[in-house]
Amino acid sequence: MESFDPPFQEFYKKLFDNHFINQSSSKNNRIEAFQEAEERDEFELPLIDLSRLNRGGFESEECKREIAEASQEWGFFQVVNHGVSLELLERTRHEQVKAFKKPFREKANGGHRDLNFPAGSYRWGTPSATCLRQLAWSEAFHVPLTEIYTAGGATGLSMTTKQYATIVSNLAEKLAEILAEKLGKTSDFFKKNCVPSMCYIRMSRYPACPISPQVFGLMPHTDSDFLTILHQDQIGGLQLQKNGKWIDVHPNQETLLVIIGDLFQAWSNGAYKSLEHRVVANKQFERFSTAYFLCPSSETVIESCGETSIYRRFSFLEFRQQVQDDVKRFGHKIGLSRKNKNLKKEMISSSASSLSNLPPSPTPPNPGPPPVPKQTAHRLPESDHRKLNKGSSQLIRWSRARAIRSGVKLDRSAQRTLQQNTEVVDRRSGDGESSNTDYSSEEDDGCVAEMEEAAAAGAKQIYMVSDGTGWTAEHSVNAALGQFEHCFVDRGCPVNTHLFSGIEDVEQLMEIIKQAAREGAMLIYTLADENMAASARHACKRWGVPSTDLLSPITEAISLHLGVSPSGLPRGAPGRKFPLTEDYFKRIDAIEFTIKQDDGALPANLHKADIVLVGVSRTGKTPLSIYLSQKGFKVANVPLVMGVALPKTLFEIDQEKVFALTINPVVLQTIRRARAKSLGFTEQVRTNYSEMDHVREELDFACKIFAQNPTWPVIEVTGKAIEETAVAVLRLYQDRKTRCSMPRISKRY
Ligand SMILES: O=C(O)CCC(=O)C(=O)O
Ligand SMILES: [Fe+2]
Repeated sequence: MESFDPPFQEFYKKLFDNHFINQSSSKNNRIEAFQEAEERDEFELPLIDLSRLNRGGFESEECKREIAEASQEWGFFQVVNHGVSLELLERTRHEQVKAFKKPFREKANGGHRDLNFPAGSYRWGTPSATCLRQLAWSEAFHVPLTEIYTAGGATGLSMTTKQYATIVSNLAEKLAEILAEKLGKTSDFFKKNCVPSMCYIRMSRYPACPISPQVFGLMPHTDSDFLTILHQDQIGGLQLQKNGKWIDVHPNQETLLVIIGDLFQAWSNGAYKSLEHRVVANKQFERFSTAYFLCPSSETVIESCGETSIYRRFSFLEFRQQVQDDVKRFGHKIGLSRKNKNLKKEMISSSASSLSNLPPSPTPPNPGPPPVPKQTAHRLPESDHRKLNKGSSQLIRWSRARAIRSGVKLDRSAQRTLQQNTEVVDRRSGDGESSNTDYSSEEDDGCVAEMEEAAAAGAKQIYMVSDGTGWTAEHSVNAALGQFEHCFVDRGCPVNTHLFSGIEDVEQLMEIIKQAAREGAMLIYTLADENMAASARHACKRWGVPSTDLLSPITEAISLHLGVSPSGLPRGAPGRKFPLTEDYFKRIDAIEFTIKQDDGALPANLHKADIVLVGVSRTGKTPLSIYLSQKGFKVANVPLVMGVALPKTLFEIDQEKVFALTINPVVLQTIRRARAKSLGFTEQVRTNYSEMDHVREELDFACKIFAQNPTWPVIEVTGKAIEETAVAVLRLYQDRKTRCSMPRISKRY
């Protein structure tokens, strides 16, 4: 297939592969496409001339009546003389087309310079899609009114969008007031509750799609707002469902479309209809549309009027969360047809078409208010669950850990209960169709959903990818993160790191980068294989993932210096096995030796040690020994205890191997107190061990011994990490070995 912008087939390659494999063995898609063509009907939507509203009296009342009637009967109508001039409509469209013409990378990398769109306003495809039918073949800028109003720039997109948004937002409020008035409700409800930070404009582009209608421009959905005002270009493709049939909404450049959303349906107690609609992508031509969504603040309570309200009261926040949960759990929005007592006890199916068997609503479930945290419900199809590659299972493991770290509760039992409830409810709703809740791998599914929640918890994600152990990436990232401790968790900038090690094939790599794109993560990689590194580089660029290649620059520089090409083999690769194996066994020997020699054991063996550490209790001798042993050094440690003679062998061995450790008495006392408490020492022992006089006495004793042995360097461990003390020890060790005057740690390769 040719390449598209945005890169649908690359990013959703698996969905395409699965689809076309399945398609060759089934006729379903052709049949479906045929049925859709058959079922479509020609209707003329109500067309309402709004100029009559200004004329007052009978004409105005008549106009209001038509608006209410169309909302009841259709939930969808067209308006003319709406206040937006044809010239402004054309100008806005022209600027919008220009914005979408920007390279994908520029759009994906956050916002758009001309309009100062905030990062995250650009959306494309459907990250939660598990099959082609759930993939939206479209891209969009999703911008809250507040951003539009405050955007700088007096020309181009910024200016026209501001002008357009100002007029349609007034129009939306006015229409809502009329609809409220016709219900006998207070009409200032919208002025009070619909805030500019929640209302937003969504500019969409539907690229030509050669495999339409196998993939939708936008899946069937209802809008989750009060009402939507839409302007579509001349291409067509918008359809609405009426009486179980899909109807084409013919384009008309001069009209605006008004679409009643779920909130109005609930608020009007079912009087006004929130109709399902979708966009069928055109095979040859791209299509553009601009939608304005009238949304209330999160805490606004939607309460039906009337004596017997069909819906229980709920806040917009609750509704959005339920929609997001449903998309996550079922792959699609359930909306008002949900009867789940957990949230909407009485939300009944308001139309013949329950949404329970439909593909998901677009991303975000339309319309998700602008600041909705990115909650992409990425659910792998069953077949993919079975095929989870290393990268994917790591993703899941990490997501679990991350969810915990981010404070997201892993309440699987609750999830199960909710799922069961919903299933029962769906069956009772009597649509008789499967609700697509076939979770063959609920464990995994839950995890992926949690991962999204964790991402939404606001932490920044850093992915580390390696075709080896990942040690280098992990340590480099840790070192760099050390520079940002001042802004971490408690200071509003939490960071989660995730290591994917042993990533050896491109497919795994692509999966991870896609996930990084979905999560807005950055990628740091050490890929010895040049091709893998290049693939990572390209994919990150393509999908707007910020990335750093740790290994290539340094490998290239060394290669240039040595005049030799790198092998391209990751650590542990078969071609590198021999030298590694030797190194490995050396390390194992060292570790074994060090463990046996801990805490003064086997003094007869001291001569076999590379390094001997001497110090009082709790100066970190054991962890330092183990750390050094992992680097291949045989280490013995000897405790200094008052009244206990040091082993004779300590003074017989090469004295340049001995290193003394010392620590600040106050710090030592604190460590010892904690230690004594955790070990449950008696008061008497505790006092001896950790009281200041005793601590000082012991350190003086150590000092004297150190003074008597001036060859032993005394290393201060106070406030040092094990790694730092190790560096100090190794530097001296190596310098002594090589008699070098430059302080350095040398290793021969
Ligand atoms: O682009 C269109 O025609 C429809 C857009 C839409 O339904 C939506 O964004 O919710
Ligand atoms: Fe919509």
